[in-house]
Amino acid sequence: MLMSKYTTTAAYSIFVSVMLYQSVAKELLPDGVSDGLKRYVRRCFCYLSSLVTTTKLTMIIPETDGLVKNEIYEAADIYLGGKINPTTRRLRLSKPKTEKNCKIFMENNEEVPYIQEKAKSILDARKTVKLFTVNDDGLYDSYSNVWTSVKFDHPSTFNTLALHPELKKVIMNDLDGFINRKNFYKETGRAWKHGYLLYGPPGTGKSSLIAAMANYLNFDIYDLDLTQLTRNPELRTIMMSMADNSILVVEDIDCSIDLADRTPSAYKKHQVTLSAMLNFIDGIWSTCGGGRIIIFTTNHKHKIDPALLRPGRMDMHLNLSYCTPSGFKILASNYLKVEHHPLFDSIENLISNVEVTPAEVAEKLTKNDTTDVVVEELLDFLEKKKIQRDEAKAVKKNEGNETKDDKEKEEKSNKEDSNNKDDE
Ligand SMILES: Nc1ncnc2c1ncn2[C@@H]1O[C@H](COP(=O)(O)OP(=O)(O)OP(=O)(O)O)[C@@H](O)[C@H]1O
Repeated sequence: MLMSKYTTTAAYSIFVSVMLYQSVAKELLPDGVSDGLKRYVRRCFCYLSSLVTTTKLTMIIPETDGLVKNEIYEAADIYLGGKINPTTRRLRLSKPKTEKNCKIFMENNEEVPYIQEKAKSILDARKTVKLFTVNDDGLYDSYSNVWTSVKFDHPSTFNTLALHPELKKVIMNDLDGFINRKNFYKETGRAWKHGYLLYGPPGTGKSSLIAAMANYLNFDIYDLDLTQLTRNPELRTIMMSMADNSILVVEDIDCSIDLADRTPSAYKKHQVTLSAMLNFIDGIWSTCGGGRIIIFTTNHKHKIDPALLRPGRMDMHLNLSYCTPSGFKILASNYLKVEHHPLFDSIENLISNVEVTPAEVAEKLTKNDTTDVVVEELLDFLEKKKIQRDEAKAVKKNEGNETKDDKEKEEKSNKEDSNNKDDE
């Protein structure tokens, strides 16, 4: 049995060549057969045997099975990557009658499920979260080339997120529940997928939360910019070529797709439709084995197509909002490494009264290395914000009063007009 591994530019398959050995039973011929005939039959067996022993069977483990990824290929690639060297020569292929599937044994009786488990533990041990983006050229190439990745080094975790502790707990429990219910999804015939809609003003931590989720689950992120795509089939290719245990992120969904227009138009440059996206999520992903999470983000929830907000579509809607006093404490602890400061009370009081994003606070906290300087500058910044807010309120009130005055004047003049008419 011979094994070799061939690499091509786009993809490679692992070829396992198996030499089939066949022994010829010498004493199969019944008594009573003439010695001449016995000799002839034995000669035939010997001839056939010599043919068979030189026959090679090539077993190909393709990279994809039709349109979906072949798990055995991936597992074998990972596992054998560390095992196969020029001295590796033997694999054994067998399928006992009682078994449904055939088994591949390494020389020391290691079989496919073992390879898959081993591959998973090798991957887990060396896993670094990766960030994938669409490779424009790869869209028209093979499935393995659609995404291109870099190491994802975002430091955000649930500890560093300026979010209410209760909300963090809810999100983490939800993620755990999703991961632990693999069998439930299988038994109920549902796609093992989960959806989140994150909404809130810019700088409130939507991307940071996605990074925290990826780091928490050790899932890769697939960042999809829908404006890159022109046709629904591209979207299908993209979604099919994602790996299991991953997060698909579509940011600013209200800007990247013509959500109201669900039918592609021949005149439009971008013809990716929301209905196609939703169908692919429900359809294609139900044929995939692994846990898939999809996250949509928007700064304007009210602009989102109701189809996306329908119950059962996105499992959780999470509102990321302005900084709170407890959020500030987390940021101060992360950036300044301090829990207390004489100015913290004033800062927290102001934070409760003005709209300031965690991004703005974080930016102020990283401006200087000296805690006192940073804290004073933040306080100053918040006081200015409060003054601006009060001024804006006053202007609004005046505008409201003016409108009210104008209305009253108009009503008065209308009344006078009608009185005059009556007099006439
Ligand atoms: N809730 C938060 N907790 C911790 N850091 C935050 C939070 N929100 C914002 N930040 C800080 O502000 C930066 C920008 O925030 P982020 O990109 O997560 O906001 P966003 O809501 O995704 O913004 P946009 O809508 O503009 O994409 C982050 O890198 C982080 O440093």
